[in-house]
Amino acid sequence: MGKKILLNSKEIHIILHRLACQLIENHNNFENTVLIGIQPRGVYLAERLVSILKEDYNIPEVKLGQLDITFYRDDFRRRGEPIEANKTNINFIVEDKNVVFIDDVLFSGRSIRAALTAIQSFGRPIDIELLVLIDRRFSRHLPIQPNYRGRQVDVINEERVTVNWKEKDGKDAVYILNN
Ligand SMILES: O=P(O)(O)OC[C@H]1O[C@H](OP(=O)(O)OP(=O)(O)O)[C@H](O)[C@@H]1O
Ligand SMILES: O=c1cc[nH]c(=O)[nH]1
Repeated sequence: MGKKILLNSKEIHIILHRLACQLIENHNNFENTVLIGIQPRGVYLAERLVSILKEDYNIPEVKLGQLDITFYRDDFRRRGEPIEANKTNINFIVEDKNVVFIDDVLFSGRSIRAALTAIQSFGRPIDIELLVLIDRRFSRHLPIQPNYRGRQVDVINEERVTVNWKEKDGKDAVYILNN
């Protein structure tokens, strides 16, 4: 398997700070905003952003939830492997809130479509935005686009972009994997 590095930890650090600033530009003190990390790997990105907002920009109270989309996917019955669900943890209402979905990679858009369905159980937000670290260009199956993107990349269909986080994988890095 071929493995190429797309972003190293320094580049990720810079991008995360830029994304945090873009969120502040639109959401000020986050009084009416909630961030929702999409399980499993969007959660790491969401937690990183919250900690940057808190430690570097003095915004202590950012509401953060975690949304599992497993049973809302339109293809979950077709996947060969056993289904393993993650935890949804949203202990606030999203009614009349500005919601920001956060995920590591945007590819077909099907995960975000599932998230749009899943969040309906928690109320009716004013609006929903999408923040992703990696936006795979020309790969969408659905009319879904990010409001905030870390890096846009062109990779061929046979390749896969993988985001590694230091808390889980030992170091921050984004790779392109080729079978
Ligand atoms: O836009 P999409 O095509 O939905 O792909 C994006 C999703 O893929 C990855 O998750 P995961 O590996 O769990 O999903 P996958 O098996 O669909 O790649 C990634 O963390 C995103 O959530
Ligand atoms: O390249 C891709 C496509 C979907 N999901 C990922 O995590 N990476």
